[in-house]
Amino acid sequence: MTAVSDPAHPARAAAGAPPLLRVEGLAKTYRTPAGTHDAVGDVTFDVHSGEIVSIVGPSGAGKTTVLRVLAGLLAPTAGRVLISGVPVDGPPPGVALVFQDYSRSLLPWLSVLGNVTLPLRSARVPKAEAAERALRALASVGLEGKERLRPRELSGGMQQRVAIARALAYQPRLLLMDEPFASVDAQTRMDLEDLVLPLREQYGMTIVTVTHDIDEAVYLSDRVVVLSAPPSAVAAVVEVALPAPRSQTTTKEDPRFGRLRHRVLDLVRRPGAPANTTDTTDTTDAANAAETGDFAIPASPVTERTPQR
Ligand SMILES: Nc1ncnc2c1ncn2[C@@H]1O[C@H](COP(=O)(O)OP(=O)(O)OP(=O)(O)O)[C@@H](O)[C@H]1O
Repeated sequence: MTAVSDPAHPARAAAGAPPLLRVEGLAKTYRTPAGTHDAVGDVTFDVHSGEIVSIVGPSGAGKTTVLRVLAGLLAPTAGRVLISGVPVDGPPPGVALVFQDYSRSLLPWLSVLGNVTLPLRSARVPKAEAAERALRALASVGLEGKERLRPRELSGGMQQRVAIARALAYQPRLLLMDEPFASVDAQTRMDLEDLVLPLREQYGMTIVTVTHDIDEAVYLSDRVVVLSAPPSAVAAVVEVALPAPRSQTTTKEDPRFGRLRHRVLDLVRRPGAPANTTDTTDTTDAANAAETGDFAIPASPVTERTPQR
């Protein structure tokens, strides 16, 4: 498998810049005929422009709920989401979403090209421009020549590429993905991971993705936000200072990858919810923390840029 372009962490170059995305004290209680359920308790984190951030956590921790609030599809019970300083109170401009279930998100009666251009046409993008943007997006996900096919004529991985192309054609500044590669086989999953890394640079995007796959979270991300059990809070934000370019072979054989994976897995499996504070201590280079493997499980949410002693 070839190495993938993954330029130096862009957010570091812009240190001190306000975050693109700010999630502040987010809470969500679902009310059903059976009663109420506190899914998300108090979630706070930032995402800087150009970052890839994964959200992981135990099943039911509210990962999808948080993503739906970010996308403006769901109102929080408390807290708020800001994108470029503007509160989200409905689907925000410049934000695209890719779901796990490509078979339900693509329209079977439309061609590949029709699926990719549809949202653009709905947004009144002129026909020629919509076609040009769609063709470019399809080319960037390796689907040149497939424009006239129907989704059912494509493999699962190719259908998910169409869904990704549809999001790219929208030219989002923020791409949200909910378990985007969960419905494909392991090899295709790796291919799709490697597809996404250079796209963030090519399209100048910031990416927030929800995944159950800890390897995938570490492999793709600049930082991993770990949610605790419900009602969830941020248990830790783990910095992933692995070298670029990332590669399915060399990155995953790197001992630092193994230690980060171990660390995130421990956090996800840790029982109980932590206190609702965030320590943003930033005293040591994250690469050193990963290199030494000298991590301690924090008693409270921690941005892990330094070994905890
Ligand atoms: N529309 C809804 N109405 C009522 N409860 C809901 C609704 N959506 C989600 N929930 C509940 O909220 C909790 C969090 O759900 P959510 O899907 O956000 O978690 P998750 O971390 O993404 O889960 P998983 O890892 O299993 O995919 C779950 O207990 C779920 O049953």
